[in-house]
Amino acid sequence: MSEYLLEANNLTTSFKIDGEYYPAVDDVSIRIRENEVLALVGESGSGKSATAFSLMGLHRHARVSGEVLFQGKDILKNNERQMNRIRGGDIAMIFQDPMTALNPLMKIKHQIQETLKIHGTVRKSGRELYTIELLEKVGIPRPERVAENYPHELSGGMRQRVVIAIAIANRPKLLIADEPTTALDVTIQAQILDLIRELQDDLGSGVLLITHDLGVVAEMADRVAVMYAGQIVEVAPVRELFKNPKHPYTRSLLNSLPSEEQLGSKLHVIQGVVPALNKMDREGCRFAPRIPWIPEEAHEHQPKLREVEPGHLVRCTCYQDFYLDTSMGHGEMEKRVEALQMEEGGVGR
Ligand SMILES: Nc1ncnc2c1ncn2[C@@H]1O[C@H](COP(=O)(O)OP(=O)(O)OP(=O)(O)O)[C@@H](O)[C@H]1O
Repeated sequence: MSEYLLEANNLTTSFKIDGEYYPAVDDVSIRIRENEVLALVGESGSGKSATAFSLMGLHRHARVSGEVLFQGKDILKNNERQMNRIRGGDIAMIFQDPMTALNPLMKIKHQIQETLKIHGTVRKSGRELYTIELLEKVGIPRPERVAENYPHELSGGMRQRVVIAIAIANRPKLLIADEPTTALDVTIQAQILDLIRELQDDLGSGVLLITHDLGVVAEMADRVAVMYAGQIVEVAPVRELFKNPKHPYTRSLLNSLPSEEQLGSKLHVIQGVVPALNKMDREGCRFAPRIPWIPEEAHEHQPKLREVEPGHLVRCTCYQDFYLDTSMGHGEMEKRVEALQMEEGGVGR
């Protein structure tokens, strides 16, 4: 038996655009242990959600290849009936917007009881009581009353608590949370994150946490996988990633967080965007166009993820370039780069 709860190997998901297939998830391999939180981070369009949906077998119109071993069994080979048994059962998902996850026409208690019925977790006679217990567990005050409510009668934070109650109802072994707090107020965000962490501890589940928010990563993750343009570019334990980021993309993401000295000054933003699937140059380092000051020879032709320190993997040799000296603090890299650009007569960024 594998030491991993989930092991995705060479997962590739391609979408059809103007009659051709383009990979949004490109040869992605990730592993999650029981009781571990793996954060998948990256900008909008980097392929995080497409990865999550592929793991759950939710891409009907895409071309998906590779394997997704869940408890040692390749679930990509499952038929729809088998997947329906796993979804909401052993693997549960929490989405960004609780309103889309809930049925607006059904009382909260019926939505919870429906998942209990589908997965046969609790007998009919015990479902009413278990529903109230679940609502209590996710911190909903006066659960008896809320059980009788419809989703629109609750606040955003309460709705997300209900979504979490549904997600944990069948004691999932793996929880996939796709930007679970993005739609919520900051104070509520922290409460929801605490709740997910608490429940995860309690259930011993593995968690795939998708976010673009490095603050959330710092608070929640055990390990981090950084995704850019459909590929994983760096993987490391969370402390190591924050202390010793290697890939220029990871460094740019971290540079976009304010440090204490930068408070009140302008924040660094990464110039450019993740290219569209059908406009992407798939040769060489995909981040190269956004760091034009790094000489071409610093990049690999076909960069592969390789382990540079135990548990720390990086794609492409461009991280070794002296411009990205890892002893430099946040912001220093930018100053150095700007100075270089001035010297060289200004390279367009
Ligand atoms: N069903 C689809 N058909 C065609 N292209 C798609 C489809 N779903 C996603 N894409 C494309 O795949 C790429 C990755 O999208 P994805 O939603 O996975 O990114 P993301 O990192 O989750 O971003 P966000 O944080 O904005 O959700 C994007 O270029 C997106 O336009």
